[in-house]
Amino acid sequence: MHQPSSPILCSFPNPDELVESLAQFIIQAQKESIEKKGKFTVAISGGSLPKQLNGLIGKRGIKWDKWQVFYADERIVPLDHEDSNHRLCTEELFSKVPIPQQNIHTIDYSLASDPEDLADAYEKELIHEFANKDSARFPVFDLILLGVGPDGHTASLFPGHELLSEEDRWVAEIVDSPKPPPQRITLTFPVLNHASRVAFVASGAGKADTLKEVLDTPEVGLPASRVRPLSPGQVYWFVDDAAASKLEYPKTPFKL
Ligand SMILES: O=C(O)[C@H](O)[C@@H](O)[C@H](O)[C@H](O)COP(=O)(O)O
Repeated sequence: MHQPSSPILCSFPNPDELVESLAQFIIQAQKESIEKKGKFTVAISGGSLPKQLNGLIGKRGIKWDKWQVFYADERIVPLDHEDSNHRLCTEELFSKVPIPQQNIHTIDYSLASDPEDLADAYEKELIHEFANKDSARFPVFDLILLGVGPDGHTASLFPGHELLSEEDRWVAEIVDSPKPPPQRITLTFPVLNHASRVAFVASGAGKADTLKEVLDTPEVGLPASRVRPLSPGQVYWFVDDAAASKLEYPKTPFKL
C-alpha cells in the first residue's frame, strides 16, 4: 500500500538563495526524468511563482526541448491578458529561454463560454501527453510547482470548495474563485497527489502565518496541507527564513 509522504521543508536565509537552490532542484529533477523517460513533465501555477523560476535563466544543463509544460491552474482569460498565468510565465521565463512553443500547453480560450468544456479539453491535452502503456489512472507529473495563498489555497483549490472532494477528473473548472478572476481551471487533488515531486515555493514574512497553519496543523485540512503525493512521490517546501519564522515543523538541510 502506498502511503502519503511527509513534506520536506528547506528554508533559505534570503529569497536569492531560495531561487538559486530551487533552480538546482528543478535541474536535478529534469536530469533524472530525462534519463528515465526522455522527457520532463512539469506543471506550473501563477502568483509569485513564475518570477521565482528566474534562477533557471541562462543555466547550463537544461534541455528545454525535453520539457513539456502544463499549468497547474490557469485563469480563463485570453492568453495575452494581464491575469493570464501563461502570459506571466512567458514574461518571466519562457521568453528568456529556448523552449519550443509547442512544448507549452495552454488553455484553448476559444472554449471560454463553457468552462467545463474548456477544462475537459485541457484534460484531453494531458491524456494525450500521459496516456501510454505505463499510464495509471492519473498522470504522474515529474514536477508540480505550487504557491500558497493566505487562506491556504493552492493552484485553484480553495478552502471549503466542493472541488476539494473531486476524485475522478484530472482537470476541473471553477467559476466562483474567491481570488479574482473568478473563472479558472485547476489540476485536481488526485493529480497533485500522484506526482513524483511537488514543490511549494513561498517567501516573505507575509506567508509566515499561512505556513504555520499548513505545516504545523495539517489536521485543519487546508488545501495546501492536503497535497501529500503517494510514496515514492514527495512534497517539498522551498521557503525563505522570513516565511518560516513561525514554524515548529522540522527543517531539512537542502541537498541534491
Ligand atoms: O494563479 C493563481 O492564482 C495561483 O496559481 C495561486 O494558487 C497562487 O499560486 C497562490 O495564490 C499564491 O500566490 P502568490 O504567490 O502570489 O502569493
